[in-house]
Amino acid sequence: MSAVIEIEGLRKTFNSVRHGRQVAVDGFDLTVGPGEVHGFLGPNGSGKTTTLRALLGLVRADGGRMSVLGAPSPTRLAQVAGRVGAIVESPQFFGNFTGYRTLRLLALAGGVPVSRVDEALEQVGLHDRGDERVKGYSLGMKQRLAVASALLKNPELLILDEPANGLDPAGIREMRDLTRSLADAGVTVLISSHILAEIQLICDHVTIISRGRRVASGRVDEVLAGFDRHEFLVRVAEPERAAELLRAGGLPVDVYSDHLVVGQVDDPTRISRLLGEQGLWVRELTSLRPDLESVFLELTGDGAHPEVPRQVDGSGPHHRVMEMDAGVGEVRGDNA
Ligand SMILES: Nc1ncnc2c1ncn2[C@@H]1O[C@H](COP(=O)(O)OP(=O)(O)OP(=O)(O)O)[C@@H](O)[C@H]1O
Repeated sequence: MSAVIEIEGLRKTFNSVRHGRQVAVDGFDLTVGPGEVHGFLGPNGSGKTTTLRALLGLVRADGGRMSVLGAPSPTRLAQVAGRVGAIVESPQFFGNFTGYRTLRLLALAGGVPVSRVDEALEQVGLHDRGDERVKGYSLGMKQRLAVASALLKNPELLILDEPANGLDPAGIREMRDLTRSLADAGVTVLISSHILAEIQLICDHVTIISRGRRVASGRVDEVLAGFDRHEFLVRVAEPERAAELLRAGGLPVDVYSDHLVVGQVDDPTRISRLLGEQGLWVRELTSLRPDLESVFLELTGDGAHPEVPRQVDGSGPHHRVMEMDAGVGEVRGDNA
């Protein structure tokens, strides 16, 4: 099945008197397949919002090709706009309007049946609060109202830019449950965020951007597997002696003040056997599986080389060649 979103080689540079030339997006690629809940991760200023704005025709790209639901963007975006819901720039609501009245107005303006308003409020869990004024809503409720506004047209694709921004843990959880229920209903979701744990909980696919370039993409479990060094944390009496025994057994060992980290462990019983045979009893043996945070920091942190982003999806065992549709849109233009 063809991709829901395809971006190839997107470039965008801003020129401003104050900050000079800012390369926001530098040959960025992104593919989102149907039904995916796709996390779009990157540190502050890495180009996420610029990418989404360019994709939705809110800023003109300098180069690259993009398509949404098979329609070249931005040239043919209007053809599919009714099937796409997006919250990229925080919507401002009238505080004196109720949630219901806000959505009713948007439905009327967008040519959507007003009957959708109740359904959208229900979908985001605001049905009981729809007759309250928006100014009394919490930030989380306002975010959910924003999602409801994007859901009015029953979109096949929902694009959310930093939906958890500024929310407290309860609000984040509500957004997570909402995103999951939308995904269960078959909506393809693209969520940009720098909250890694959140993305790991919600998303099945992820693309990581650093300095305007893609540095990793694929299924979350595959991306993580690419960084798994099969390391185990070991706590044991006589760590120095234990390290010697493990090294003699062919395992690389790093010694820390109160534990060892042993690499290349395919079977952890090898550790307990090597040590137990010499009368050293293991107190703790914990797998150090990478999480999205450690992968993210490795790819985008200070240690990552600024000039040569590591293209994980193009260099590891999960190399995937991006196939482009003939219908992908080409954009060329000056700075917006
Ligand atoms: N309108 C603009 N004018 C000038 N520079 C801009 C403009 N918009 C973005 N930039 C610059 O482009 C770069 C990428 O910004 P962008 O907002 O896309 O990043 P981001 O990943 O969304 O960051 P954040 O997570 O902080 O929202 C930054 O250096 C930013 O300062």
